[in-house]
Amino acid sequence: MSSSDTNIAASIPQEFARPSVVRDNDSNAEVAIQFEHVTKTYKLFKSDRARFLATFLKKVPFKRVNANDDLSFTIKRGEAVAFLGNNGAGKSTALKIITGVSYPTQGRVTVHGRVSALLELSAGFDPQLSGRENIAFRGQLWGLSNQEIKELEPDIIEFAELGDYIDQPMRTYSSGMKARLGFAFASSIKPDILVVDEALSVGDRRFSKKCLKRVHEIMSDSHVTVLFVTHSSASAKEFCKRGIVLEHGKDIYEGDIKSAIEFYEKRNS
Ligand SMILES: Nc1ncnc2c1ncn2[C@@H]1O[C@H](COP(=O)(O)OP(=O)(O)OP(=O)(O)O)[C@@H](O)[C@H]1O
Repeated sequence: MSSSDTNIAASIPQEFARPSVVRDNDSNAEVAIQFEHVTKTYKLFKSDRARFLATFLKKVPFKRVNANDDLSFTIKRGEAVAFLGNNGAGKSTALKIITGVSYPTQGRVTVHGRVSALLELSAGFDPQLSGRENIAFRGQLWGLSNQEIKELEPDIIEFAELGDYIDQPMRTYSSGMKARLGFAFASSIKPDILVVDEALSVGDRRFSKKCLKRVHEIMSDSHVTVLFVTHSSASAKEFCKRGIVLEHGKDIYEGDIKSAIEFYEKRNS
């Protein structure tokens, strides 16, 4: 164990030193998301070659970056919470852990309910399959029945506005078209937890506006738990009741949205 590992381990209770993620589809649980002493550490190597060598050799030097650092918070079912923080504060890292794209290095994460993420929308499609086939494939991965997929398909196709391309292999799609299908799917499946990065831009200006409108519709449903990452105080105030301010991977403030924004703006003035 390096000295920096020892420092992290010494600062958190021993029971959280081993990472664990608990995930289920319980949409009635009072708590939707809980982070307990979560640390996510990335290793920075001098080059890709050094990273590769490190898989065989122990002595290859690297630096550590704690993107989330002993981070703890609880989000209750139906809450709409904004994550505020400057570039590099650790917002996306926390969201990726919640969506299951990334894993904590230490600490415990609990997620109750099905998560849909409006992030990295073009990822995960099979380029050889058509848009329609990819909808079915993604629906199955999400645990939807064939009947549920059948019912959702027309809405997804209509929203994505892909015309005849819906039956063409996705390798023929532009990046905007892939993102449009990704957004249409992620926003149609009625999640328990919706994770939104407002900076997300999908397609052209007109389509982006249409997406934002749909996000706002979902966010106004009081049963959906929403995690919203934004640099805009106005949007945060409009849609969220509570704010969590992150800095250098740590939770430095939690409170009602008005006070969280005031804290964040003062910190940056
Ligand atoms: N895959 C990675 N490898 C190495 N470092 C990473 C990786 N992903 C994130 N980081 C680092 O972790 C820190 C937190 O990044 P993160 O993307 O979570 O910040 P953020 O608050 O979402 O920033 P932004 O507002 O710019 O999107 C940054 O220092 C970033 O450089």
